[in-house]
Amino acid sequence: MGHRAKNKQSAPKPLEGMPKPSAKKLGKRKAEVIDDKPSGRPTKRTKDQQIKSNVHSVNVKNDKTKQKKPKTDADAWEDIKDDIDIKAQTRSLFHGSDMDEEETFTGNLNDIEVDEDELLRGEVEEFDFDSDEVELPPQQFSSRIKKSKQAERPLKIIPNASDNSDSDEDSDDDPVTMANMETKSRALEARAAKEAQLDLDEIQAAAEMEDGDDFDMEDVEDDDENGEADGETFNLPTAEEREAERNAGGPDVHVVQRRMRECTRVLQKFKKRAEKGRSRAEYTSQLISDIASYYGYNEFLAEKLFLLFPVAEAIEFFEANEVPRPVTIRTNTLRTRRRDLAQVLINRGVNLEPIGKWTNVGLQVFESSVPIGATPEYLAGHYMLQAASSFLPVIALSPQPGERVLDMASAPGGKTTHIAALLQNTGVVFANDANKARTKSLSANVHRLGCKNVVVCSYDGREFPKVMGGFDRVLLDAPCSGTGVISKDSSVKVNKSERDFTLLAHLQKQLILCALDSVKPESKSGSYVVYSTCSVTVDENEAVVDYALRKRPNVHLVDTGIGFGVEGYTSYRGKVYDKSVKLTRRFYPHVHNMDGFFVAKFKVEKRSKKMLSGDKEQDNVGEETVTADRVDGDGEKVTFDDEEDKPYIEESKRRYLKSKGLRVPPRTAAVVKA
Ligand SMILES: C[S@@+](CC[C@H](N)C(=O)[O-])C[C@H]1O[C@@H](n2cnc3c(N)ncnc32)[C@H](O)[C@@H]1O
Repeated sequence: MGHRAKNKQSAPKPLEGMPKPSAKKLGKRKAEVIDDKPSGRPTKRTKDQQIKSNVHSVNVKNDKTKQKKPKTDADAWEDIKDDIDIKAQTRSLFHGSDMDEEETFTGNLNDIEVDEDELLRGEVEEFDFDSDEVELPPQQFSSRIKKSKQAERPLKIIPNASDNSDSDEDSDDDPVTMANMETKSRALEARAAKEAQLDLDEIQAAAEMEDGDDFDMEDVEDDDENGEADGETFNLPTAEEREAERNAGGPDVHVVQRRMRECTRVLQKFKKRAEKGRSRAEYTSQLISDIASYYGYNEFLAEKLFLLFPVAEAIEFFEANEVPRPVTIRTNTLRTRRRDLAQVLINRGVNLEPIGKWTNVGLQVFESSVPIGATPEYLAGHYMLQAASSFLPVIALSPQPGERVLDMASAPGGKTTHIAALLQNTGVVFANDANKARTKSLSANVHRLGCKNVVVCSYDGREFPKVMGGFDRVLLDAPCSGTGVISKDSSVKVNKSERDFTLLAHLQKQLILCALDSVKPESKSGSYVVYSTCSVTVDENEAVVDYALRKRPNVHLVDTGIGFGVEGYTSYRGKVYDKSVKLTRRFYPHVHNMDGFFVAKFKVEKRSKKMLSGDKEQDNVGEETVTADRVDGDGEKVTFDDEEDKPYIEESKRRYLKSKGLRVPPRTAAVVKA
């Protein structure tokens, strides 16, 4: 069995209220673009169209004719709480960029020393950040979008046989006249749309076929196969042919498309469809290389992302990264109610609807005749422009009024302000970010949204809990590679190397231990830590979570409470993670029509003797907890070794004393050694 089959996840469950956007739908979107006909609701919008109606767009005319009222679905509004405190007064406004964007890691990765000892001692290193790195308003953001081959390709990813055949009906040979020009052009558009649809149907069908299959499909019955899906023979290029192709400046886009289709087809039923004498690795290598060139990735990242999914699903993932995600806003319940906000925005010419049943504050904006980032309501802090995926970690954190919360990496404050709203301006949120420049937009957002319970600070997260500890809940929305937000920032496609992932994972591991140590295990209402990233790689997600579970025997994973999402990997490419890691959740652009995201929720317990012997108290009724049978990366059960833990306990006591301003004893030899 191939290693990819081993790691294949079960089919993602359809999301209630947010149906899985199939490849078919993505195809439809394409078709609509070609068609350019006004439809009831624009489900597909190009990046340019979307950006036009997005934040800070000053050139959008107030064209009331554009206004499209959404059909009012009474049910969709039922989940709005009527008893929310409304504070509609407009406060003094802060100017500047306040877009909530997932910030991928911007520090100097060379500053992270990969030193396991250092990690455990938790000594904080100086960390350089590019002080100019502030979140960009969308116009600037769009200018960063790198054009891939996708931009110049025909409007379909994998063409079918009809692409190369001369169809009678298109009568391409007829001369183009003024009289037939429009008809001809419409016919061409319709054909392209139809073909795009057919191709994507094909991928979808392939994906469905693959569900339930082991990927090497040794025992799959094959009825109609002779290795030539479209009547034309496909020969996988040899190493020499590939070399010659490279020397000639790379393959033609149509050649790449055809090869992608053929390699996908072969890899799905390798034994039946592969050319004699050619290995699976050869097909995979060709496909990855073609994906990289077609979508504009470096080969390293193309492979890393490709390996996350079964073949056909991988193509869907790459394709979804070429499509912008929906524009969404989060109602600021400190200032207004969703229903009221929606009404005001509809009156201004914004076409919107509730995002789905899973959130009672989110609205999806389909079209707007006003700049959605510059309306009076926006400036008055009635809403935050925020990707739907960014709601998820805060839903998981579920802060309760009166609590003390740490948002460890918080700028520009999308999640901080959400937390403040859920706390109903009670308790306190310490909003920290190591990048001082970014705390400016964080403060601006905090003020604009009327959050009165937020303290902004700027420390390296690894200084916690030395700076301050004893929190009821901690959110670590970690700096990451941004492989989940490629549709927003395509520079990720080419600027990440293997070393970046190693260093980022190391930083994330350091931060997560500090986050866990900053929580008060005896909190009456909390003792939770949420770890999230806008990345889909396993190194930055499950591997970090598993590491934390191994290093902190007093913590365990609990259900995120989000209600949808794909289970985290419990094994991946030969590595075995704690089986409780399945409680973490992955979110994907091609499955959930959201940015790629990862969320894990930990419960922190007191370190008692009883727990150390594996018999933990079940004081968290109502939550699914998995505590026993922890397995480490080598497949061995992890036992808790008092001797081994001693230095960590001692170090944490030192931190505690220091945080209380008490005299700290010198480190013992055991601690220094650890
Ligand atoms: C994904 S962004 C956070 C987005 C934010 N939570 C929001 O919702 O608006 C990650 C943040 O981590 C910050 N960061 C990077 N390294 C850090 C460190 N060592 N300690 C604290 N923050 C750090 C970056 O400056 C960046 O703002």
